[in-house]
Amino acid sequence: MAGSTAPPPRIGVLALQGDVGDHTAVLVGLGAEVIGVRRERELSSIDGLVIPGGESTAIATLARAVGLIAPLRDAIAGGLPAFGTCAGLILLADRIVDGIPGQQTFGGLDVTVRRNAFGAQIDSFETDLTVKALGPDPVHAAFIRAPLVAEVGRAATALAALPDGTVVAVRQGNVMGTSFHPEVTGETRFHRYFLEQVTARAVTR
Ligand SMILES: NC(=O)CC[C@H](N)C(=O)O
Repeated sequence: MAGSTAPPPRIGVLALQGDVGDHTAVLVGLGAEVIGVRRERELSSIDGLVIPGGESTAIATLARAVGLIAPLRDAIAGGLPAFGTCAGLILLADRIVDGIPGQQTFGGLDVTVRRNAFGAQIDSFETDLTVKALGPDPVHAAFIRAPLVAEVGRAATALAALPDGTVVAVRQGNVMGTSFHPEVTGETRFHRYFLEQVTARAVTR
C-alpha cells in the first residue's frame, strides 16, 4: 500500500515436510515475512499459515509427533488465515476419503477431499483453469498426485473446477485450498489473494 507504514504480514509455512521452499519464495517475492513453523510457540507470532504440498500422511504424522495437531486445529478454527496446496488442501479438509486408517486433518474447510484421485505420480498433469476470483487470465495449474474435492459442504465455496466440473479449489472465509500447486508454475495470484485476506483481517482486528 502506497504510503502505508504497516509492517509486512508475517506468514508461517508449515515446515515439517513438502515444498516449503517453493511457497517461501513466492511469499517473500510478494513482500511477506516468512517463518517456518515446526513448534506450537511459532503459531502465536504469525498472521497467516501456508500448508505446503508434499505427503499429507507424513505431514500429519510429524505434526502429531511435535504436538501440533490440536494447536493448528484451534488456530485455524479461531480465524487464523490458512492456505493449503495439494497435501495442504487435504490437511485443511474436514473430511477425507482414501486416507490411511486414522489419518487426521486440521480441518477448516467444510469439504470432503479424495486423496490421489487422479491416479499415481506418473498421471500428474498440468492444465489451464479459470478462477473468477483471480481475474480473467487463466491459472496454469500443476496437479501432482493430486486430491479432488468430492463434496463441497454448505459453508465452503468452489473457486475453480476442471472442465468436467470436478472442484479443485475452495475457500471458506479465511481458509483456502487448491488441489494443484500454484507455487511451482510461477503463478502468484493465489498467494497474493491469500495475503489480501491476511491483511484485511489484520486491519479489522
Ligand atoms: N503433491 C501433493 O501434495 C500430493 C499429495 C499426496 N498425494 C497426499 O496425499 O498427501
